[in-house]
Amino acid sequence: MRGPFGRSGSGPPAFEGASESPPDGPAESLPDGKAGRLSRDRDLAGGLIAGVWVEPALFSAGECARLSALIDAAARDRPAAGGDLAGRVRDPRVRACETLWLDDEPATAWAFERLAHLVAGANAAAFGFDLDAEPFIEGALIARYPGTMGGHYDWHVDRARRGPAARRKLSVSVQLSPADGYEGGALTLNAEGHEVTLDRALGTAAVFPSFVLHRVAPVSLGARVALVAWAHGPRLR
Ligand SMILES: O=C(O)CCC(=O)C(=O)O
Ligand SMILES: [Fe+2]
Repeated sequence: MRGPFGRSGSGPPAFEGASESPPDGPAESLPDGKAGRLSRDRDLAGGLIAGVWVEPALFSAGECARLSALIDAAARDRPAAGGDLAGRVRDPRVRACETLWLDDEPATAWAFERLAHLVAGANAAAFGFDLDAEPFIEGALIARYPGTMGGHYDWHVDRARRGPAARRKLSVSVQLSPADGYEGGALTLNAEGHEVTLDRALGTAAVFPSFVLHRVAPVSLGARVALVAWAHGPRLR
């Protein structure tokens, strides 16, 4: 056990085939629209810890590497950091990181399907929110927090008063960096009046209501990469 978010016991892998590489093309769809790679009768392996659903090994090491390579490639191809690659966010006192927006398209559908499976399961088991049928209309965000820019994201909530973020109900964050690939960079959440820090293990995901306060501590060495997405729904129910 490594603190409150540590894994207890060694249960079965979170998902069928989680250690395999994702297919290169679009994931096969089942008639009900769920991902072909996910077994429909398989429960999630995670659980609720201090108001946060913690899912171990949502993605395999290979899948995490494949996702974090996307932001490395974007930085290489577009060093000027415009458009999708925001480079630095406006107020570096609040947030300093590189970002890459992902659309749900054939090349990334496998990741969105995994996120959807997680959100649906965690919501059914723990939150009971009304969610839209189409969960990730904003796409997903890869955030990279390099120690060289003091990468961090200060205390905040993900819901906004206006725009698409006003309909955010559940937030998801997945650890895409190996735990020993950076120093600092802890994702800390306060859902129930005290702070808890997410397990750093590669592929671990947190699902939490988008009104929950959370922050990413400054990275002092290396870089931390996370995949972030939001499931939407009608307000306050
Ligand atoms: O990096 C993370 O794990 C969380 C990022 C975050 O809180 C956000 O983008 O809203
Ligand atoms: Fe956030």
